[in-house]
Amino acid sequence: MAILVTGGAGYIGSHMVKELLDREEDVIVLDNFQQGHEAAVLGGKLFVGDIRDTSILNKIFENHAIEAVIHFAASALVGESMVNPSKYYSNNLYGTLCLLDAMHQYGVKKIVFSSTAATYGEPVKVPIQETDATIPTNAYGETKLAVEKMLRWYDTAHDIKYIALRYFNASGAHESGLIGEDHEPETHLIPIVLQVALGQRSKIDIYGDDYPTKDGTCIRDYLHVSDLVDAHILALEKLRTGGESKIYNLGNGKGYSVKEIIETARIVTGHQIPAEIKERRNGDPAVLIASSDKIKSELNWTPIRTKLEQIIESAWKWHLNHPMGYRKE
Ligand SMILES: NC(=O)c1ccc[n+]([C@@H]2O[C@H](COP(=O)([O-])OP(=O)(O)OC[C@H]3O[C@@H](n4cnc5c(N)ncnc54)[C@H](O)[C@@H]3O)[C@@H](O)[C@H]2O)c1
Ligand SMILES: O=c1ccn([C@@H]2O[C@H](COP(=O)(O)OP(=O)(O)O[C@H]3O[C@H](CO)[C@H](O)[C@H](O)[C@H]3O)[C@@H](O)[C@H]2O)c(=O)[nH]1
Repeated sequence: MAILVTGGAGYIGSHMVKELLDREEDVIVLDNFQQGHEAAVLGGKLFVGDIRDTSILNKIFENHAIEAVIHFAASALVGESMVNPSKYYSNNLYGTLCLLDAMHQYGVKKIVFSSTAATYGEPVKVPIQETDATIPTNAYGETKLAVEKMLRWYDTAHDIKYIALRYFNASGAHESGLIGEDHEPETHLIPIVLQVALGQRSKIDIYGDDYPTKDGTCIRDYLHVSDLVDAHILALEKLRTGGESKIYNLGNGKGYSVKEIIETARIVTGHQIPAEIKERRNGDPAVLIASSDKIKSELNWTPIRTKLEQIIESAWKWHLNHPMGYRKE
C-alpha cells in the first residue's frame, strides 16, 4: 500500500518523501507547484494537480491502494493570509475538506496533518502546551485550527484517525545537501539571512527591536526539518498500530532571538551579514516556544539535530550548493 503525500514537492514535504523512500515505502505525491519544485521530489509517483480537484483525487484513490495521507499542501504565508484570507480558506480549509471527503469515499482511515504554532496566537505562557488557549492572530492560523476541528468530526463520523502536528519554526536542510528550502517569495528568516551571506541581498531587515525580550527582537523555536520528519514517521506508525487521534506540538523547546539567528549565521558563514532595524511585522507574537513533552512521552520522539549552529550549517550547505534553489541558472 502507498502513502499519499500532499505538498510533497514543497520544503517539508520533500524531506518527508525522501525519508519515506529511504524506508522503502511506496510514495505518491500530489502537488500543484504553487510553491513546490519537481526537482525536490526524489522519487515515488508524482501527480501535478490540486487537492481541490476531485477528479485528480479520484484518479489517485481509484488507481492506488492508499494506506494513509500525510497532508502538507497548504498556503502558509502569515502576512499574505492577512490581506487575502480567501486564498487561505479556499486552499487550507476547502482543500482539506475535498481531501477528507475523498479519503472517506475510498475508505482511507489515517491522516497526519501539518498544523502550526499559529493556532495559538499570542501565547498565554511559554513554553506553550497543547492545552493552552488557541486564539489565532492571523487567518492562516485560523484556517489550520478550523481543519483540526474538522478532523475531529470526520473521526467521530467516519472513524478517520488523525495526528495533527503543530510545528513551530521548521528550519535547516537534508544532510545529503540534495534538498532544502526554496520559496518564492522567501519570507522566512534563516533562508533570507543566508541569501545575504550569498550576496543575493544587501542586508537583513529585523522586524522590530522593541519587543519585551532580552535583546528586543522576536524569539522563535527553530526545529530541524529532519527531526520534524522523524515525528511524522512516529505518528504514522502510531496510526498504523491503532493509535487514537491526537494533537501534538513540535519544537525544540528552546527559543532564539532574531539577533541570535543573525549572529550564529555570521559565525557559520564567515560573512558580516549587515542588518537593519525596521518596523514590526503585523501579527508577530514576541515569543513562541513549544513544550513538546506530550509527543516525547507518548510517541517517544527525540529531536537530535537541536544545536542552532548545526541547523544553520545544514541550511548553509544547501544554499551554497544551490544558490538559485531548484532553478537551473
Ligand atoms: N515551514 C514552517 O516553518 C511551517 C510551520 C508550521 C506549519 N507549516 C505547515 O507545513 C506545511 C508545509 O510547509 P512548507 O514550509 O513545506 O511549505 P511549502 O509551501 O514549501 O510546501 C507546501 C507545498 O504544498 C503545495 N500546495 C499548496 N497548495 C496546494 C494545493 N491546493 N494542491 C496541491 N499542492 C498544493 C505547494 O506547491 C508546496 O509544494 C504547510 O501545511 C504549512 O502550513 C510549516
Ligand atoms: O526578513 C525577516 C524575516 C523574519 N523576521 C523575523 O524572524 C522571525 C521568524 O520569522 P519567519 O517568517 O521565519 O517565521 P514565523 O515565525 O513568522 O513563521 C513560522 O511559524 C508560524 C507559526 O507561528 C507559521 O507556521 C509559519 O508558517 C512559519 O513559517 C519573526 O520574528 C520575524 O519577524 C525578520 O526579522 N526579518
